[in-house]
Amino acid sequence: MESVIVAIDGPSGTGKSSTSKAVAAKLGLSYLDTGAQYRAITWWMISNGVDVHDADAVANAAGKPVIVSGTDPARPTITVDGADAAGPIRTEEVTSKVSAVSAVPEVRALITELQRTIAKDAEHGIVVEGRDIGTTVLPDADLKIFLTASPEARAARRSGELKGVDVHATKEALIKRDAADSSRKTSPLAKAGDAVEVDTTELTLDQVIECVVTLVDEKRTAAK
Ligand SMILES: Nc1ncnc2c1ncn2[C@@H]1O[C@H](COP(=O)(O)OP(=O)(O)O)[C@@H](O)[C@H]1O
Ligand SMILES: Nc1ccn([C@H]2C[C@H](O)[C@@H](COP(=O)(O)OP(=O)(O)O)O2)c(=O)n1
Repeated sequence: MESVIVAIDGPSGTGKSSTSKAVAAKLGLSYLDTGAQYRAITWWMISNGVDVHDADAVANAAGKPVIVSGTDPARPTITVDGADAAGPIRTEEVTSKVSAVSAVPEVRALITELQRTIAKDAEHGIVVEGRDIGTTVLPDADLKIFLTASPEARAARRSGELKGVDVHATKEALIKRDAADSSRKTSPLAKAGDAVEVDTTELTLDQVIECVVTLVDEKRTAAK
């Protein structure tokens, strides 16, 4: 297998970003954080006064921002209309509004197209992480992983990142966002039938990375 495409999906705080970046770096692959793209379009909507709960308004504006993702796992970047968006897309406001924007079918169609182009252009292959990569964006991926973890573990990891934030409030917000992402009509968060499920609750990050690297190696050996 010359180049390899790995899809990593799962709810928030299961370790998708950390695992995907490390696996891509170890194997010399590109890396794409699709959540960052949905956050970027959400940030643009907020900055341009579009009501994120007005699906028609969001759909009409969806084609306006130019979103560019840098796919080096050692230094992933994201810009919107040329401006660095890495900081502003992580605010509480964007986090609370991203599920509404990413549920709009026109938004998903545009971002999905962008993701497929990036994956196709990745010379040595790519690790793409998100919610619908194995089911919708790249259904022919060489390897599909679905990460899970208990809500308690996920909330503890997230509140560890956002210093001083209450674990209980973080857990409630995570559960609410997962429910919205899993119940939307257009390509909801879901495990693909042929994905390998890895429960990371009791695993260290290094163990999860090792597990995914081993699965990629097995696929490559089988394809020889
Ligand atoms: N297996 C793990 N054990 C402990 N902490 C982890 C594990 N995987 C990820 N983390 C930590 O949890 C936080 C959220 O991980 P992240 O990769 O951003 O998750 P996701 O992309 O699924 O939301 C990060 O601070 C990361 O270092
Ligand atoms: N492939 C994807 C990736 C993310 N999304 C949406 C749904 C998620 O709540 C948001 C943000 O995703 P992101 O991976 O940044 O979220 P967390 O790192 O888990 O906080 O984007 C999506 O609809 N489809």
